[in-house]
Amino acid sequence: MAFDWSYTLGLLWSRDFWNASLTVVELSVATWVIAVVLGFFVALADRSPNLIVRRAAALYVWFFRSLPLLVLLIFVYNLPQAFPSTSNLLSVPFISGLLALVLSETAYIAEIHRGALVAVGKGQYEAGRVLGLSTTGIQRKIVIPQSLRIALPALGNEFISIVKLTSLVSVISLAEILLVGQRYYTQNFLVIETMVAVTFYYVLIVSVFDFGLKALERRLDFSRRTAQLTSEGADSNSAALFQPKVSGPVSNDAPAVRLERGGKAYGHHSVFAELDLTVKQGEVVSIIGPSGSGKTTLIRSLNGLETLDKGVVYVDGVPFLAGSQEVLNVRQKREDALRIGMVFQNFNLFPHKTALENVMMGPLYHKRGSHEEVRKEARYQLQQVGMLVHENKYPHQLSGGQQQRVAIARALAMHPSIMLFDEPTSALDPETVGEVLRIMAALAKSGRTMVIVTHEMKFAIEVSDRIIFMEGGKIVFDGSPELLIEKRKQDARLSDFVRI
Ligand SMILES: Nc1ncnc2c1ncn2[C@@H]1O[C@H](COP(=O)(O)OP(=O)(O)OP(=O)(O)O)[C@@H](O)[C@H]1O
Repeated sequence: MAFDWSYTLGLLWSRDFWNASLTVVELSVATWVIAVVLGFFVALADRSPNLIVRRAAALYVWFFRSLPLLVLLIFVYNLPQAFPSTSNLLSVPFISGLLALVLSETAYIAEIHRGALVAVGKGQYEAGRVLGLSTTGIQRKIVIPQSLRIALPALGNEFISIVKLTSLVSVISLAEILLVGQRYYTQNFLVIETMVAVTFYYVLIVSVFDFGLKALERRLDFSRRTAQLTSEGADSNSAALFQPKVSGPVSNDAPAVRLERGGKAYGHHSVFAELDLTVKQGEVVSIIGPSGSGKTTLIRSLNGLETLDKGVVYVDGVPFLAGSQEVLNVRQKREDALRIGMVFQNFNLFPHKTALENVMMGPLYHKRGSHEEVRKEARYQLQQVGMLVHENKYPHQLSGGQQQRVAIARALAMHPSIMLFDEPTSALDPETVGEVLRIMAALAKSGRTMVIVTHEMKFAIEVSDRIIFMEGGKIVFDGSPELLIEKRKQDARLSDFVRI
């Protein structure tokens, strides 16, 4: 029997098929959108600190990924037999089909989101925290935009799977494309001709959405974005003329930051115990010492990125953080945290934001002025670190040294009274170390309170008022650079370590 082309071509204009295609599109889009949103919450639940929430999320994913969709569809559609009150809703095939698809797809999509959330590094959360963003602020401004971009190719792929899975909904009599086709060929037995038309409609839907999703992917892919250099001239001059409202020196005589009897252990490994550290207003203190001596843990304990087990941190004389075993009831307010700026070893710039947007993020979030005021000040800060010319570039378009300079501007834009630097040049190429150290030296000269963990011995000696040498979680030297140079002549350990 010859293939009946005119019949197949006729089906391409069939009202039944176009209506069925519309049903497939509606069902697929509704399933995808709902499952993308619910799946995100399941993925967040999977990372919750609460064990019960974590277990519940894992159970959901395990159960609905194990259950065949066909079984779920028949189960949901027939649920009214056991629960008659659901019959109004679930006897509508579109609604039962949507419910079954959402239950199943949420489990798969949660796994996609989980992978994307893991891919957004811990440093991004920490950068958000030191800018004083709330947990939801961090999710909204930093994590979701990045994880969506990472997840989008897989989410797009899942949409295509959903379109194809809708054909299973024919078992509960939803007039989707396959069911319409079946109705045709059971009357005329032109199975192949009808299935060619069915194929056409599925391929058409998938192709149109695939094209749209790819375009969206390209739009969200900040690594493809290009940037233009700011032209030197009037534009840069306006940044130079800008005068920031710098928070004045703190009027009390209290130390800028003080740690009292600090203790921190990871499991059974004690990093430091009963440690005291005081940094005066305007003082520049460098912390040096061998690898593993606890320098990073100490500096991160000062702003709460590491939770102390014991001890109290005072900022400007006011209790700011208390160790988890401390009886003292200190409630940390996010505003207090803003008095401490931090620069990380790995910069932790937000990759989906330009240099300028990175600097504007904190002040805009905290409503430190109108958008224009915040922008002006951000440009001023970028100019101070010699990065105004690169204001429109994304982090991936900048060298390590340039990224670190933007990170310094980002911290300064919050007007902190103390700046913490955690090995700010360790991740840099030797050629770019100098440009960051020069900016830091200028900051030190301007009277800013700074605590710097560093391996740059020459720099530490040149810019610091005090140098602390840590070993095995203990402060074994605390004094001026001159005293350190003097002492190392008699102390073999110091002379081993302090080589200028
Ligand atoms: N998250 C963690 N879990 C378990 N142990 C940790 C953790 N972070 C640090 N440590 C341990 O705590 C000790 C101090 O680490 P820390 O990073 O503070 O040292 P450091 O002096 O800054 O070293 P480096 O100069 O190499 O950065 C090390 O023994 C390290 O292995």
